[in-house]
Amino acid sequence: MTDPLPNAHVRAEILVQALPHMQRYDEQVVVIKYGGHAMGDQAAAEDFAEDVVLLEQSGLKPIVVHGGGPQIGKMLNRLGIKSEFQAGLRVTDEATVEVVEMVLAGSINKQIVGWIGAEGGKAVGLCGKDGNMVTARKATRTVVDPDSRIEQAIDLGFVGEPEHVDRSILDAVLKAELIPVLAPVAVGSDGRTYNVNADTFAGAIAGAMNAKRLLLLTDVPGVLDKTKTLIPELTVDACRRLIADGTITDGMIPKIETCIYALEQGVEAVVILDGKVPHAVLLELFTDHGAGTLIRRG
Ligand SMILES: Nc1ncnc2c1ncn2[C@@H]1O[C@H](COP(=O)(O)OP(=O)(O)O)[C@@H](O)[C@H]1O
Ligand SMILES: CC(=O)N[C@@H](CCC(=O)OP(=O)(O)O)C(=O)O
Repeated sequence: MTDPLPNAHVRAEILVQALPHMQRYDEQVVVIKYGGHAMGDQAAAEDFAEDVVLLEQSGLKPIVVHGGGPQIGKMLNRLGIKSEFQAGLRVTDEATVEVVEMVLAGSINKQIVGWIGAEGGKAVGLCGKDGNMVTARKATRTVVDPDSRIEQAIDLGFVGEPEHVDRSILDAVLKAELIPVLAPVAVGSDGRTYNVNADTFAGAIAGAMNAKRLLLLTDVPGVLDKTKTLIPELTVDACRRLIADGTITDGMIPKIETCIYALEQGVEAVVILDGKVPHAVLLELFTDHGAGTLIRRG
C-alpha cells in the first residue's frame, strides 16, 4: 500500500532529530532564497511554506528572498516581449522592468505570503524599494568577443547590483515576529526601479543581517561535478577552480559568486540545495546529514 502522507512522515522523522540543532540556531537569522525553478512544484511549495513557519515557531528568524525568472519569462512571452540574457542576467529595458516588478513584487511575492499564511504563519511581503530597504547601482558587465578577443562593455539596462541594505525595516519586521518575504527589486539613486538577480539580492540581505546560514534553493541537488555527482562540501578556493575549469556554468555562477560574497560578509556557511525535495529546509538545518552542497570559507 502506498503511504497516503509520505511528507508528513518525512517531517516527523526530521523533527525527532531536530531538538539539538534548534538550540544551535536559536534567535539566529537564516536567509532562504527560493528560486523560480524550485517554485514550480505545488506540493513542494506547500512543504516549503510549512518549513518556514516551523523555523519561525522554533525560535529562528527566517527571511525569504524569492526569484521568479521562469515566471517572468512566461509573462514576457505572453506580452510578446523578447527575453535576452547576458552573463546570466536578464537584459532589462523599460517595458521589461515593468513586467519584472509586476511578476516579482506582485504575483509571486503575494503567492508566497499566502502559502505561509495558509500554514499558520504571518508573512509580510516587501521588495527592496519599500522604505528604501535595498538601493542599487546600475550593473556593469563585459563580454569577450570570441573572434577578436576584445573585451566589450554590455548595457544591461535596468539591472541593478545592491549598493546598500538598510536593515532597520527588517529588524522591525522580525521583532514583530513576522516573516519577511522579499522580492529582488531595488531602487536606484535616480529613483528608478532596478531588477536584481535574486541570488545576489539574497546574498546582500544575508550579509547585512549577519545571517547564520544562507540557503539557496534551486532545482538541482547542489553543485555537481563533471560526472553529475553531488559535491557535499566545497571551500571558496575549490569553487573558483570549478568555475575556471568549466564545471560550474550558467545560473550556478551567480549562485557561487553570491556564496563567496556572503561568506566574506561574515555569514557562517552557505548551502545550495534542491528546493523540490520534500522539507529540504528542515533536512538541511535540523538533521546531521544535511542536504545539498555546503560552502565554507577557505
Ligand atoms: N556544476 C553545476 N552543478 C549544478 N548545476 C549547475 C552546474 N553548472 C551549471 N548548473 C546549472 O545551474 C542551474 C541553477 O541555476 P538557475 O537556473 O539560475 O536556478 P534558479 O532559478 O534556482 O536560481 C542548474 O539547473 C544547472 O543547469
Ligand atoms: C537581473 C536578473 O536577471 N534578474 C532576474 C530576477 C529573478 C531571478 O533571479 O529569479 P530566479 O532566482 O528564479 O532565477 C530575472 O529577471 O530573471
